Amino acid sequence: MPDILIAPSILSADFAKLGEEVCAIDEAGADWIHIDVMDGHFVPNLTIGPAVVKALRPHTQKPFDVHLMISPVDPFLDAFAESGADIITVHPEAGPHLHRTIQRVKSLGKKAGVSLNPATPAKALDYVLEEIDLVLVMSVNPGFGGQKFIASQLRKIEAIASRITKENLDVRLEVDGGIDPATAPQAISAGADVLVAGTAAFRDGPASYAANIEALRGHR
Ligand SMILES: O=C(CO)[C@@H](O)[C@H](O)COP(=O)(O)O
Ligand SMILES: [Fe+2]
Repeated sequence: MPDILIAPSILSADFAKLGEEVCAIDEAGADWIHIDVMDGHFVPNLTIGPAVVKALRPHTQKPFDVHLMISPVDPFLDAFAESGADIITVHPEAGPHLHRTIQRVKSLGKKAGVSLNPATPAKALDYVLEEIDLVLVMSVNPGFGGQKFIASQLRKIEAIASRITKENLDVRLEVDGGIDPATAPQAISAGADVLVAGTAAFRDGPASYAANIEALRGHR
């Protein structure tokens, strides 16, 4: 089984101190930094653009796991690649040609991810799973932190994990939304190997970040 990676979502960080927050969560043991990009159109919230990603880049060497919740997504791939993203994840509904979008991300030298909304079936990965580096299963409807974990997504994680194993693919399986020390073990048992956590990672301020991350790994 691969190591479990923890990807804190800076959506739950203090936006007035974003650089310091990224340093603090890095030092606390984050494996990746998850950056939620929202456009007020694909999802009902507005967050971060490429200028902010670029400004944060010097604050850590950890991979930037950029979750694009924007539509159309294609016009912004180059800007996020140039801003310092390492992994660029898109939703199948965010453009007309998912395979072309993935090819573009890879041609920019970045790892490509595909994210499935709670109502999007695993079948949406047909014909692209072997092309990508990451599947992101949304365990809440995208748009906001602090929502309740949708347990039906565990079945989807199981189905995708068994497909990855059966096809012997080098694909990470990430879960995002409502992950805390109670839901993390369920997601891991189902086959997730990257856990995104906003609320649970950033709770109680910087002095608690290391313990928060260890609790997600199941070490507390
Ligand atoms: O993509 C999203 C929300 O759309 C997530 O990455 C959230 O930021 C996770 O927040 P918590 O549910 O962990 O508070
Ligand atoms: Fe996310």
